Amino acid sequence: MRRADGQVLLAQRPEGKPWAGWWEFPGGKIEQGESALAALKRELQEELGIEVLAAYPWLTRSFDYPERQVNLHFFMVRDWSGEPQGCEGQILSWQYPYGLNVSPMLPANAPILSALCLPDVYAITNMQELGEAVFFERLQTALDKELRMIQVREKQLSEAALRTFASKVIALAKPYGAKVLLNSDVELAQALEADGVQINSHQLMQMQTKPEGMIFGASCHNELELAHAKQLGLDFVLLSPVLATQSHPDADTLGWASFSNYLVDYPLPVYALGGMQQEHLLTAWQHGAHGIAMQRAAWISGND
Ligand SMILES: Nc1nc2c([nH]c(=O)n2[C@@H]2O[C@H](COP(=O)(O)OP(=O)(O)OP(=O)(O)O)[C@@H](O)[C@H]2O)c(=O)[nH]1
Repeated sequence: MRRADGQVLLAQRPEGKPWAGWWEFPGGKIEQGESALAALKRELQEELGIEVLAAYPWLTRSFDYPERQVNLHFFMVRDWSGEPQGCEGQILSWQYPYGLNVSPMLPANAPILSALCLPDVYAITNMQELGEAVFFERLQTALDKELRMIQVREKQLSEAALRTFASKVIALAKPYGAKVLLNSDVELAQALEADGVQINSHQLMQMQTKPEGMIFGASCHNELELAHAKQLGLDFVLLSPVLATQSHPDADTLGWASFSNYLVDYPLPVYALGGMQQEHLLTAWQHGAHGIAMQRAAWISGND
């Protein structure tokens, strides 16, 4: 369950259950013949006394505990009625995913917490179209309005100009705690102490292991690429183009139905990319996305 302020609800497993004392996301086992969503609704009613009003499929991960393998279907519950209570004697706590002050968390949940630290909206720079002065104005406005992840992608720039531009984006973003990822260039990202790198699908397919110490997101367009990103355990992927987009006018679009088919049982957070506007966020969630990524639409001001 996630509140609008970003806090998520955690529960401490009560005495008598395996892993008693460990913290988890409320939920429980799927019964025979039940869908994962129906099980979630039943469990949250039984454990917390709430009625789920809006839950979106999010990530599916399997994990090997010493005693058994579990297949965990995580949903993002964004609306409910009632105030959650520990109906089974469990202690509850609302927590910011990036600053937990309860522990220990169930071992399977570490990647889930990392995924929860990724914001809903991922903006890709568009200095090429806007010009530098307007772009930095818009970036400042967007940061003030809670933009928290930015990809620097300006393929027209020389190496030196890109370095200057990226440094400026990082300097502006840092005080807000906004993450900055550089498109394709691992070395430059390391040199500038960026938060991470957005690798293209070609780099993805060449990569054997995920480098440590930075966020790695990959751009994917098909099942093979998604499978490789999963195998590498990357932090997230962009799946595109979902809708028609000006930047790749000839590319075949996926459409929402096949976008969501690709994400069935997928373990990594996925941003929908291609023709996205702010108002597509809900549709993206409904189709299994973590969030949306936008280039042009991320920088629209009231005057456009
Ligand atoms: N609810 C929940 N279970 C999790 C999480 N992470 C995780 O590894 N699990 C594992 O998923 C399984 C969930 O089963 P459960 O014991 O909570 O199921 P339940 O509420 O139906 O309890 P029961 O044992 O009384 O039938 C456990 O093996 C648990 O360790 C999590 O965040 N939330």
